[in-house]
Amino acid sequence: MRFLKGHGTENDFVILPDADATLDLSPVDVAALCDRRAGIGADGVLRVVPTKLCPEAAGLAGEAEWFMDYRNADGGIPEMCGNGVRVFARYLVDAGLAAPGEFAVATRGGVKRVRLGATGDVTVDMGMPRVLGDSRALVDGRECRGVNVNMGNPHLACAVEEPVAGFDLGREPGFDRGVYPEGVNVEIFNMVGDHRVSMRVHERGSGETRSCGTGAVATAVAAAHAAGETTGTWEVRILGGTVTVTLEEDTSYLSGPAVLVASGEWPAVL
Ligand SMILES: N[C@@H](CCC[C@H](N)C(=O)O)C(=O)O
Repeated sequence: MRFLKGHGTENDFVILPDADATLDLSPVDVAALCDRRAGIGADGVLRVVPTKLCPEAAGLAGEAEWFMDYRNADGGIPEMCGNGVRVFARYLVDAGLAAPGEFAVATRGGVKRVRLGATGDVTVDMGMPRVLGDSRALVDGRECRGVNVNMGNPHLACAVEEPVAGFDLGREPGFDRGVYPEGVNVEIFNMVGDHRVSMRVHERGSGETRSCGTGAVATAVAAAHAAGETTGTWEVRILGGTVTVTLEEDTSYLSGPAVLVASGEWPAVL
């Protein structure tokens, strides 16, 4: 089975082209592909399938030719992946399946419009973040208060006083299961300048990752909220680089690098 490997600010993905919609991707297969010692290694899998051949997305076929079937490293099926959409778009253009410029990608979180050139950064319209109040997490034994932001998938973005570099995110943070029955992605961030934050994240289903696109937007929303703002542009520094988030009255944008780095054959037939 042919695969590619790509990443967006080091949030890395195994890409599986599936033009005939024949791959039967089980959670065990996904976990094996994402295993960093026994497999290819990644934070998640992006299956690239024509929207019209995918029953769960067929209704979106008129708007978007391709459906991003995203899976977390543990095989779970989340609603959205912001960096995944950017890498998915880069793959479509590099493979000649879409022309550079602007086009739509279908996701479980709805249709997302992307903008990219033949090379360089990829921007995705992430839609309107939904702010659902406050909640708390226990991160590395420290209680953190944050903003509950839904980006299609659930986030808790917590401003912390101590430098984010000093936290151990190796274990899943504790959180309120009444607020997040399906689990949550937890971000911690420091303000490090004017409209500039430093963020780390523990992702549901993938553990600590070096970047998270939906998490970067959620963090910008929480930082803006703390500053009494609702619009503006935020630089979000993560372990894997920097992304830019623009908050507008009725939507949000995520921009940053997205690259393909390898391709090969996975011996198993799925
Ligand atoms: N890394 C992603 C988010 C992937 C999904 C997340 N782990 C979840 O379970 O909701 C991003 O770039 O947004």
